[in-house]
Amino acid sequence: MTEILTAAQMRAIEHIAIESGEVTGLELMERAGKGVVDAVFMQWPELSETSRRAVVLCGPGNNGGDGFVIARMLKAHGWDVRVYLLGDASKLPPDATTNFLRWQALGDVETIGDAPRLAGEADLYVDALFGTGLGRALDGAVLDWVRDRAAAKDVGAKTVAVDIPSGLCSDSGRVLGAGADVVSAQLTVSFHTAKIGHYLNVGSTTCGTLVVADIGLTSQSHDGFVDIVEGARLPSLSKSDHGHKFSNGHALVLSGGANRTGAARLAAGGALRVGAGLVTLGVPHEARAEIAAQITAVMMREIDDVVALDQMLDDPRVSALCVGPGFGLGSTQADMVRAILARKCATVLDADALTLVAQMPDMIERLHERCVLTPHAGEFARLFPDIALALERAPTSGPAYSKVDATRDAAARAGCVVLFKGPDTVIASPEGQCSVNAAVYASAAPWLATAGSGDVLAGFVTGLMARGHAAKPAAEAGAWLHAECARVFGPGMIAEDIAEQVPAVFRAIGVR
Ligand SMILES: NC(=O)C1=CN([C@@H]2O[C@H](COP(=O)(O)OP(=O)(O)OC[C@H]3O[C@@H](n4cnc5c(N)ncnc54)[C@H](OP(=O)(O)O)[C@@H]3O)[C@@H](O)[C@H]2O)[C@@H](O)CC1
Ligand SMILES: [K+]
Repeated sequence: MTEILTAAQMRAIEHIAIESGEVTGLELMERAGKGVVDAVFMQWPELSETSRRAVVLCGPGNNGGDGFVIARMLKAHGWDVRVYLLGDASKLPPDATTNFLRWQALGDVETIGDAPRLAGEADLYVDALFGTGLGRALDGAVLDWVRDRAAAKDVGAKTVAVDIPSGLCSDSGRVLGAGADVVSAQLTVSFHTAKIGHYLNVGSTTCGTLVVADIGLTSQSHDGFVDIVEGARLPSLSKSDHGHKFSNGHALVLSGGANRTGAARLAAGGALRVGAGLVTLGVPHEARAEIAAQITAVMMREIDDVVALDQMLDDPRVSALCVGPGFGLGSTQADMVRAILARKCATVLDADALTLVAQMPDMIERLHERCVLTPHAGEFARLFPDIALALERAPTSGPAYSKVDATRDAAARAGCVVLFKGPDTVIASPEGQCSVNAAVYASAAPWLATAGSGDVLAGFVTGLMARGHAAKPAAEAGAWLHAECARVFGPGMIAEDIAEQVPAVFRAIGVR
């Protein structure tokens, strides 16, 4: 998996490289500027063909320093470049000062209030105002510029953001301040590795295309780093050539009563598709006929109460459970959730099971490390109201509290894996290990926003746990497969289609 970093982690990596004598800050800044110019010409080849007009906005820190490098390099390409500085040049940090002076030998530096902002005034706007050092909401002349640019609604002029669009918090992907004022870029060029904020919240809708430029820093993996889930790096999902159905696990999915069995059937289908050897739907008596008419490879067993459930769970071959989709919120259902948690087996709790846990204070203490909770934002707020509140409160200073922070805090409190759904799905273990399954940028899967989609995801994770995968890798693989199936199917997809795509997606990543 590829790591994505907070601002502090990025600064630490830079610091270690500079302290070791491997590279100087000035060299890194030069490489960063070159990375941006190269990416601009790659993204818009027409801009490299003739000389053009660029407006470069430089902030008071090293992001501004990158801006001066970019201005110099575009000028060397024969461009007409105008540079605008926010603040006092005498207060720039050392490397930015060096590049400010290098630029001054080539051209003027004007104040930000005078910066052009309309389409006809430049071919390329370079946002080098703030990067990983953004500490508060935009204000003053910068805010005016950002608002004027947004109001212009033009497509003629292109905007490239250096490292991250100004106004966006690089740790959380949230816009600082009560408003939504942030530079809207068509291209964002970050350095060494992407930052967490590129993927969370509005990060991906603000950045345009995201390019990561190599600036020659060596990776230094750390336990606390957040990973991006990638299909090519999932644990092996192939079946053994010598296995039989029981060696691939037996998943039990509990269904609700008559007329609300669809969700559990979707989950059961998902569990079977991802390779569980057997999948059984646990069904109340009243729903037997309805379910029997709808299933083939999925099996069925009548489970009306805790006694019948316990009998089923006495079979040691049942290797994972899914409870919640369409399950119901009555006292029998609550007793069954309690009985399941007492067994300490691999369990996915989704939908109604999450509501039951939220309603009963003793339940959260019964969760254990083999559980996966799969809340969407509403369910998350019911389970962890104080954490959700911290995440909703408009951030006034950076780095802001992020969905990564919230999911880690929730997993630590619950003592189990939490998969917090969304286009920016975050998965965290109680020990703080964390990854993001980002269905954004080229992996966007907007058709996942459809009824029953979450039930299929719960089934995927259950099926993978039934096969013996631990809670966190199962949650990660399930989330990735879910989004990838939807991406491959594309527009028009409904929940029933998701699991149907599993064979194609498996083939594409070499599963056999
Ligand atoms: N790390 C690396 O390896 C590399 C990093 N590189 C580059 O450095 C960038 C990070 O530089 P950075 O740390 O100087 O922070 P940056 O984003 O320029 O801003 C800090 C300044 O802004 C100010 N300020 C903050 N918010 C404000 C607001 N709302 N309104 C007004 N002012 C505000 C803040 O003031 P203060 O809060 O301290 O008063 C401070 O003066 C990084 O994004 C990348 O582009 C590359 O060169 C290559 C290698
Ligand atoms: K920027």
